Amino acid sequence: MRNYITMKSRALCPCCMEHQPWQMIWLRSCKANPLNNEIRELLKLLSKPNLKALLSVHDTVAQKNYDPILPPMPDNIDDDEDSVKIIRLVKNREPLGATIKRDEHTGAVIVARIMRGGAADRSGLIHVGDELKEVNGIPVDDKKPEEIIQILSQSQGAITFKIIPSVKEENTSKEGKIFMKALFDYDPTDDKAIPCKEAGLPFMKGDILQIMSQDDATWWQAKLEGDANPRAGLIPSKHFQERRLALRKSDVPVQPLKISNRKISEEAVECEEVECAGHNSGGHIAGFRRSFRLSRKDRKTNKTMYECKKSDQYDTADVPTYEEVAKYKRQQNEKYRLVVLVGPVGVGLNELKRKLLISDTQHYGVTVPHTTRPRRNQESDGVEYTFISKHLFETDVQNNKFIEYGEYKNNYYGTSIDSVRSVLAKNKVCLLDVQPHTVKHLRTLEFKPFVIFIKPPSIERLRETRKNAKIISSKDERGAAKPFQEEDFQEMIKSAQIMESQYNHLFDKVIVNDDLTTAYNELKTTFDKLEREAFWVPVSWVHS
Ligand SMILES: Nc1ncnc2c1ncn2[C@@H]1O[C@H](COP(=O)(O)OP(=O)(O)OP(=O)(O)O)[C@@H](O)[C@H]1O
Repeated sequence: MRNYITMKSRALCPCCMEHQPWQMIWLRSCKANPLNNEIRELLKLLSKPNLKALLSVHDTVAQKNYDPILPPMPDNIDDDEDSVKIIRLVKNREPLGATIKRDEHTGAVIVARIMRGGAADRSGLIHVGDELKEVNGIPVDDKKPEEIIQILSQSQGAITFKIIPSVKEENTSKEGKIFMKALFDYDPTDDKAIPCKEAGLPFMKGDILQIMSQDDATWWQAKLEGDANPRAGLIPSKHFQERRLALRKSDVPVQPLKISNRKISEEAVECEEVECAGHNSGGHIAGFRRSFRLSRKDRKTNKTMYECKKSDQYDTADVPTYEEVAKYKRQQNEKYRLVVLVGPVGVGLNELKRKLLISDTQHYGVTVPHTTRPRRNQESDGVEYTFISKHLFETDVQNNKFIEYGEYKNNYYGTSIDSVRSVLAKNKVCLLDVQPHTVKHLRTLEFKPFVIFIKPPSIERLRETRKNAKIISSKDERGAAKPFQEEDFQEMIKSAQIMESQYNHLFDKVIVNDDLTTAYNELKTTFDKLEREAFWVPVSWVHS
């Protein structure tokens, strides 16, 4: 009985094994052996009329042939035309999901592309490279692709194709297993290079794309992750998109890549688809510091930021196209992911960090910065700052030990990579605020940073909410923080816009700091999720 059920579930189609004789054999074998309770129970169940009826229906269904009835083979087929295939597809409202083109050399009409998961693909009967000979009995050799599309659009119900199958084997081993995060917005209707706009897949920056086929070097096939529609759409390949983005600046028109295993590039038959388818309140927290973020005021006060050595690990910020990603969930025994906060000067990064820290000092931590300025009486080494000599600081800079560093009143200040490690080693969530261009250097397997962009609200809301607030990085003559001015708000908004346009592909989360409590709660919720749920991260952080 078990074998029978297993066999049936594997086959997934009714197979004729008439229940009557089978039941007889089984009953006979049961009688030969002593009956235990289970067998008795089963016998009782099998003799129930409803089960008998079910088995009888099964046998009736299994005896029928549900394959489509094909028209008889034409008599006048040449002997050398032995590889011809007649295919019948039933057309519903769904597009067939295939494109055709004319082969430049032979003049034959061939299937250029099969969209993964589309009707043609699911049928398993049509393949890339198949030569189309007839549609509904009408020869297509002398027809233009537009005329063929016309024939198809006028057909209702079943459509019969006569094709000569291609011999090419398709590589399907990695299909659907690759996921890419889109680092740009894409609208196929705006893309002059796409072979068929209707077959294109629009997407937004940040969307996760499931790559269904990379057979074509220029046009991949993809689906939006989690989308129930099985049919894939065309998207520019990473290489092609990088080339045209890189060349766009120089205004050189980019041709789609030539594909070596194809006789003709598809632009020759463009669009020939078969069917188109408040800081001041709290006490001092050890290690809490002013950030090194630059502003107008920094220039006034001689504060200078230096960019640390470029990392060669990751550079998609320069030509953002796609990044291969995989799902990652932190395991109990693993270190916490580094939390990187980014935002314009005065937006409230320190305030939010401070609130998080005082909410749970055991769980959250911040780095202790390095400085070359002399230690003051009330300060302790390793608490407010790690005090080091100018010579040692410069050596550490040379050795790439700083994430960021800057100069203020002839002294260096910097955040070392080791200071981040030391917070993480204490099994704490490390909160780090950096300039956005530094983020790419932190995107390593070791830190697996989760980047949160703190965004200012509208200027009207800034005026309202920051009426009594002071901008810490703007000091008066006596060194006290000054109230926000209109120009501070304007600069905050402008700087946020620049950050967002240049770096938003690196942001995992955007939080608008309008009402402080709301922003703080959103931050807390994000942290809770980070500890509980799986997130998309660069594939190299998962399969190292
Ligand atoms: N949502 C908010 N509503 C009202 N005031 C706020 C809000 N967020 C921050 N503030 C106040 O704005 C001021 C600047 O905040 P904070 O120092 O945290 O900004 P920052 O981004 O760290 O700036 P900087 O780069 O200058 O250090 C502080 O007085 C803070 O209390």
